[in-house]
Amino acid sequence: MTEMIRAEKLEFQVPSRNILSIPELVIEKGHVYGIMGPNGAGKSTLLKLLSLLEAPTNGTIYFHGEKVSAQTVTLDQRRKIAIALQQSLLLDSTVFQNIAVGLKIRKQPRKVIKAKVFEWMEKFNIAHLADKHAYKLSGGESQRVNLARAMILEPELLCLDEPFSALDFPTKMKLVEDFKSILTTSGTTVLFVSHDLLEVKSLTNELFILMNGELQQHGSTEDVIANPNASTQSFINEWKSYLTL
Ligand SMILES: Nc1ncnc2c1ncn2[C@@H]1O[C@H](COP(=O)(O)OP(=O)(O)OP(=O)(O)O)[C@@H](O)[C@H]1O
Repeated sequence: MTEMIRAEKLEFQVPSRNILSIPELVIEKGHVYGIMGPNGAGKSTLLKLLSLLEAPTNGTIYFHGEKVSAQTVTLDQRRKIAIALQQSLLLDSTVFQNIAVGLKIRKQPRKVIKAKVFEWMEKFNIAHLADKHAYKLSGGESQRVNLARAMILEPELLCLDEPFSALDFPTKMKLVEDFKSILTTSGTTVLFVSHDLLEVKSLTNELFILMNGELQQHGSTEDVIANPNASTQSFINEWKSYLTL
């Protein structure tokens, strides 16, 4: 397996306390990683550090073996990482224009942009919405546009912070299933922060459990769910008590 990201002695502190402390963490190319843990565990902070949006207080991050930081990241490295958040933050424009914007910034030819936008709208089942104004979309449609807008840039790493949390259950699970099949063909490496073990189980093949800013367990998603350790069992078993997993 190819190592994409390596973080060593990663720490994030604020004046009054330690938010995150992770001795070592490796992200391998092509894997889909879930990041779960209780509220305030440090999941979003970890995602911001690994996506190079924010610099750690201490520690080093390597991207393809090269030392990187939020301050020194090059445009070329930045373009390999895409981020999608819970709020889709779409532009005041049509679905087509929202999905096209990243390629326009990269000065792709108009013909290429049109073909690629239609290709990605088809993949996310939103081609019929091409001319619809983004502000008139449902929550599920908005998240499809949000994900298509990120995926069209063909990032090596896609960082997702609870992108499905505002969706009703059937809408969410349909999008998770569609997105899963897209990821199977794209081979994109994904970091997926979530509060929902069911969507994590559906989408990811590796799982990190973070508690109080520390990584308490990492393994295949199936194995972590089946065999939580002493630190994670209360968190995982609470989920299991509500779901048949
Ligand atoms: N820049 C900051 N300054 C002060 N405190 C911060 C900062 N960033 C994060 N925190 C605190 O660090 C802790 C971890 O926050 P983070 O958002 O990473 O947790 P999380 O696991 O994503 O939480 P949630 O599940 O509630 O979204 C929280 O207590 C938060 O208030």
